Amino acid sequence: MENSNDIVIDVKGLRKSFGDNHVLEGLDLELHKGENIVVLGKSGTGKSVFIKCLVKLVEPDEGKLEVLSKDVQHLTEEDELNALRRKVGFLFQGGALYDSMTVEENLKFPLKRMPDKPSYGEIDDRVHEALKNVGLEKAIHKMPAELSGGMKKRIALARTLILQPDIVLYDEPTTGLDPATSKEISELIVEMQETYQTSSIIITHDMACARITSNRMKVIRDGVFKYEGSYEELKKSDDKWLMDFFE
Ligand SMILES: Nc1ncnc2c1ncn2[C@@H]1O[C@H](COP(=O)(O)OP(=O)(O)OP(=O)(O)O)[C@@H](O)[C@H]1O
Repeated sequence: MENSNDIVIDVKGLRKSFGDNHVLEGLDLELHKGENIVVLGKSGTGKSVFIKCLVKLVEPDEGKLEVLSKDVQHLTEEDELNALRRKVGFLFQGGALYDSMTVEENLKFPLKRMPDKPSYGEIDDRVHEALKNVGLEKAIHKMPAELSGGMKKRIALARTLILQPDIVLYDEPTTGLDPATSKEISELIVEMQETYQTSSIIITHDMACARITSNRMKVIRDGVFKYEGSYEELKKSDDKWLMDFFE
């Protein structure tokens, strides 16, 4: 995994302030192909801002930002940016589905918007395959309101993966779920990483999710990644500030 040709996200010295609020003060991160990195940090420390910079939903002030070998900050053409965004799936907090659409329509929606729109037959096949992968084939005709929180997350995950992204960015994928369902979703994230061969950055406060999903963890403190290591390595730390997360 430690091969520089395998780097799918390369961030160096990333800075972002909002007025006097200096949120990111020099973040460095290398994500390798097939790797899952969990980003941990207290509330309001810039985790969401960081992953939004990766797809230019937030404009960084400074730093190197390469995603799939593209220099994100200098992608000026709308087409190029859209092409990159199709390769980088984003599962937002809440993973909102369109309430007025069935599960099937929710899954077809991103496929129909692709520039090389697949044929109707292919769209149907991909929807069925995605639902099978998340274990919810029977929910195809249901409305989001008829689904439990865990089922909604599964469908939102299927909708992200249906475009076969190279990278998936997860913002709090288990928020609002009970511990058993959180564990299920965390395990599904790992399974999907294997099935779809994705690389991921996962923001979470849920330490069970971090333990299950991470190959490596990075912890934001004072605008930089201050700690890095596997879940087990960080858990052994005797740094009081870090220990709080594991209690
Ligand atoms: N568009 C914006 N304009 C101004 N300030 C912003 C904007 N987006 C984020 N911020 C500020 O940046 C800081 C970091 O926010 P961010 O949402 O990244 O935190 P976070 O670490 O993801 O927090 P949480 O764990 O609570 O979701 C906060 O102080 C927030 O108020």
